[in-house]
Amino acid sequence: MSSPFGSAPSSALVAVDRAVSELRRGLSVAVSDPGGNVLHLTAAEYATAERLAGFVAAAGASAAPRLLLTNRRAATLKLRPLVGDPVALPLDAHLDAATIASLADPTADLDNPLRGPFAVLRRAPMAAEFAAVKLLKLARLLPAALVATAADTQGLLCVDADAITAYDDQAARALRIVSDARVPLADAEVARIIAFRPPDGGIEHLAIVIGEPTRREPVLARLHSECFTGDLLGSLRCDCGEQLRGAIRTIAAAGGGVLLYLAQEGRGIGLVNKLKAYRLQDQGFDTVEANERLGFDPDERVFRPAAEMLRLLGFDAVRLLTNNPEKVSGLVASGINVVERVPHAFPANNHNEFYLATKKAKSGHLL
Ligand SMILES: Nc1nc2c(ncn2[C@@H]2O[C@H](COP(=O)(O)OP(=O)(O)OP(=O)(O)O)[C@@H](O)[C@H]2O)c(=O)[nH]1
Ligand SMILES: [Zn+2]
Repeated sequence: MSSPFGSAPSSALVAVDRAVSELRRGLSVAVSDPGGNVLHLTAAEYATAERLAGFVAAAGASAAPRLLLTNRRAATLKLRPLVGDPVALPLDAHLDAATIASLADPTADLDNPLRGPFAVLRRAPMAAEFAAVKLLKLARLLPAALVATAADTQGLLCVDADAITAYDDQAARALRIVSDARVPLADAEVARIIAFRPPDGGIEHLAIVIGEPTRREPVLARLHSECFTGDLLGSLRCDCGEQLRGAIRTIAAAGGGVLLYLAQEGRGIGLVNKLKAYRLQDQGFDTVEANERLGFDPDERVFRPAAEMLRLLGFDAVRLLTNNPEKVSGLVASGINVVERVPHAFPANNHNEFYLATKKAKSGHLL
């Protein structure tokens, strides 16, 4: 790929980011794997009769169109056999567009119980099928994919399955500091905000450096995953707003440190999907079950970007403000020395009591 600035350093990242934009628009892309499989792919949640007919026609005869669902979603639907993740449901007369959209989006499951039986293909998934679902997750869409074997990919953006599976690591490794400004905060007057971006314009993260922490000792650090509802609106469904402001106050009182503000809304599923998870929680499911019913893992975050950001700031050892052992192990696995875990809990309210209890019971939170 050439440009006036020379060849792009990370064309694999660029291809994945472009494919993400296409899928979010309800368009199709092609995914190819090293085994020679080439798939047409589009997001199942956008299925309408017209789009489905267009997708099947574009893929051509002998394309074996199918719906891919994660094992998490398939388990909720009691689909068998689970021969690998994802599972594939051949598009037959049972699977009209409305059924496909409801299989993708469980928020109406209770109002509109799905009537099977749905057939499942008895074969292990292809690498391209696995990558197709991962690409939808990167697009912050529901992880349900309409795919068909592609004879002709003309006019479609093509992306390698390997580039999709390697995306999280590559994007983390590519992060660079692109901006740095002094921003006095109400609770920490000496503060800077430092912005990180991969050179291809992928997902940006921020660091808030409070005071002037030395690099000679482990730094007091907090990894905070973005939460629009808690951080900005003061939602009482979670503890994020209090944890955010509490971390700034604690770090300032300790004389300095760093808060990483990570673009991982909804534990990595995105804001729209988090709102769907909230609907499921209002139907009686807990925060972990809600993610699983949507087809996601309970926590989709990776902490490699945080580790790279700390390194770029010159910190390789931290005292980590968290109750979540996965954050500790995630940083350690990415080469950061976590010398201490500093508890970071706040009193519960009527609305988040069950959420906090679930994190303790199911996600190993040390509260
Ligand atoms: N999917 C989902 N995400 C949620 C829910 N409630 C809060 N979140 C997200 O959870 C993330 C906040 O988690 P954190 O406080 O960083 O981390 P933690 O795993 O609780 O660990 P701590 O460091 O102990 O706070 C934010 O991205 C929120 O948007 C929920 O019910 N469902
Ligand atoms: Zn929150």
